[in-house]
Amino acid sequence: MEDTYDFIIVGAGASGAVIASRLAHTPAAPSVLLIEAGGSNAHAAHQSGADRYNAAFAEGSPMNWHYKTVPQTHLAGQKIDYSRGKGLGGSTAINFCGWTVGPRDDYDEWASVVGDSRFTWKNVQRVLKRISNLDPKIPDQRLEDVIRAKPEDHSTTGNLDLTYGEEWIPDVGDIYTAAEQTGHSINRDVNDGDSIGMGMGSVCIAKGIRATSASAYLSRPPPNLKIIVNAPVARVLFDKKRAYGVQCIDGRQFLAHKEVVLAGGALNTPQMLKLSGIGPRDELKRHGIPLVHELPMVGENLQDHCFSTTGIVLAKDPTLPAGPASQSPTPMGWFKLPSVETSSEFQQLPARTQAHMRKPTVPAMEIATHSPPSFLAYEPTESESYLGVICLIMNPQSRGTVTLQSLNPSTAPIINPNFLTHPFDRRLIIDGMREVMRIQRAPIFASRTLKSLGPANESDEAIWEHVKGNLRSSWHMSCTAAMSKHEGDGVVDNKFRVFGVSALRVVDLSVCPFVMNAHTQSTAYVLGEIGAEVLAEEYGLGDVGIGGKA
Ligand SMILES: Cc1cc2nc3c(=O)[nH]c(=O)nc-3n(C[C@H](O)[C@H](O)[C@H](O)COP(=O)(O)OP(=O)(O)OC[C@H]3O[C@@H](n4cnc5c(N)ncnc54)[C@H](O)[C@@H]3O)c2cc1C
Repeated sequence: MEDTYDFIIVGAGASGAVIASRLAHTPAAPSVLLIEAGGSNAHAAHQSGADRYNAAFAEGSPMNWHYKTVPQTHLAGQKIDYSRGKGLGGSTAINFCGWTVGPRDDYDEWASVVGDSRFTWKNVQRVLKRISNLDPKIPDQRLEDVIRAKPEDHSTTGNLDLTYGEEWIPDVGDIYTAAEQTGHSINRDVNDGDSIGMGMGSVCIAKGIRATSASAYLSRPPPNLKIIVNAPVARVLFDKKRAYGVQCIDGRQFLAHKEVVLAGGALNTPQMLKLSGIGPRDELKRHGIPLVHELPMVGENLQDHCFSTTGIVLAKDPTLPAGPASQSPTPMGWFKLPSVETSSEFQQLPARTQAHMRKPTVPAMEIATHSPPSFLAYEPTESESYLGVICLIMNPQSRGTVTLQSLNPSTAPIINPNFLTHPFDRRLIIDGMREVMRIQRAPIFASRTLKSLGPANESDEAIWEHVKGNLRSSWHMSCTAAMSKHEGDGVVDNKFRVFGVSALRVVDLSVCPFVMNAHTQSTAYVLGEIGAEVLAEEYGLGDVGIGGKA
């Protein structure tokens, strides 16, 4: 029958595009349907310069689900932007193209939590080599001692083009001097499994073109991979507890002989699971959804990296040329914060969490520099330059939720990240912002600083006053269908199988047991690759990753 496939993958984002392509390219060549709610995003690849910051947010853009959180009442009632990419490439078609890999200790902890060596850093490093194609050249030779990726830790044969950009902001080196002047180490390669120190991630932009999961994995699909766009899935179809297909909002049904794989991302996947009858009993009952299997953790455990901003206004150096401010990758640093580890808020965390945070590669905070002045509602004059720095908290302990607003699959879910509701997170952002302010006072900036923007002073109270009205999401939402050993505290097992039903998996950032301490797209690609290996092994499809390069 025409509309029956071996595998159906729902969602063509970072994870979905990868798993669909890898399965279709296996020697067994199963029939694969990749079904995407949004359009083909044919023009997304060209949005690499300033566009890469703007495309996502244009009102009514068909590339964005335009989600917002519920008002965060404890944060001056802010409704925080919770954008998600829509269309081929998913959020990789609208994200900021930053490529960071995360700490090796995070992956080893994940492997230990779920009892599976597939998630160890050693295995993830192998998989990353299949994903990435890194050109390690840097455009500013003056910084060769600061940024230098080691070839042995990277690959030049993977699908996704990565570079360090073509042009850098002229004064980009100052932040490395400031970091050293304030006692931080320089990390030449933050993507080798140890990100601690001041460094720079690469970007998925090559020759001015954005690389998305669609451009890297779907540009030349084999005949056994069918891609359907503009087809939002409403629910999974079940025969008792076995998934046998999906139904779109327009009523079309597509059937799967083998498996249905949800890859709708950390907001839409829990929504789809609930609309399909898998989730907390009471919530489903409230909406009149027949229960297929009770799983209380669907839509719970939402984790994300929030950030606040501080800035300094500097006297412009007239000798510097104008820079390509929004094309360049931005410096990033991951730091440990000794003040946090001795705080009472840290001491009250579970022993395992404390032990994890003490591991050598696990940071407490991240900074990313050269954020736009609009983050502090400032417009520099002709004679001023501006250095904005964002402070992201790592290992967040606040937990949010994704719940149903309505039975209608076209209605956005209710999203509440509960940012900074945990006392540890408040300690972290206050101490982190204080550290950023200290870096901004480094001698290299001090003589040129005209004024400081952000918190009025460095007291806890002043920093909190600023943060609670100036908080954003870095769109790293994860963990809403978490992987675990036991059904009681998760949604999928280590093979991505949804507990309690058969022939249904989730392969996207929903399954992270905790949000990785890095920008998240690399983890989503890794999950697509590992998910494909798991299915290929179970169904005897042969090797994954040969011949799949788009
Ligand atoms: C504005 C923004 C900036 C970001 N910047 C960075 C960055 O610089 N670096 C970084 O590492 N990460 C960044 N991220 C995060 C990163 O892009 C995501 O973590 C990653 O793409 C998540 O992958 P995913 O596969 O889980 O979900 P997604 O990539 O979001 O893919 C989900 C896909 O499923 C589709 N879908 C959803 N529901 C349905 C349905 N019912 N039927 C059919 N299809 C459906 C969606 O349309 C989408 O295509 C950013 C994200 C955003 C939004």
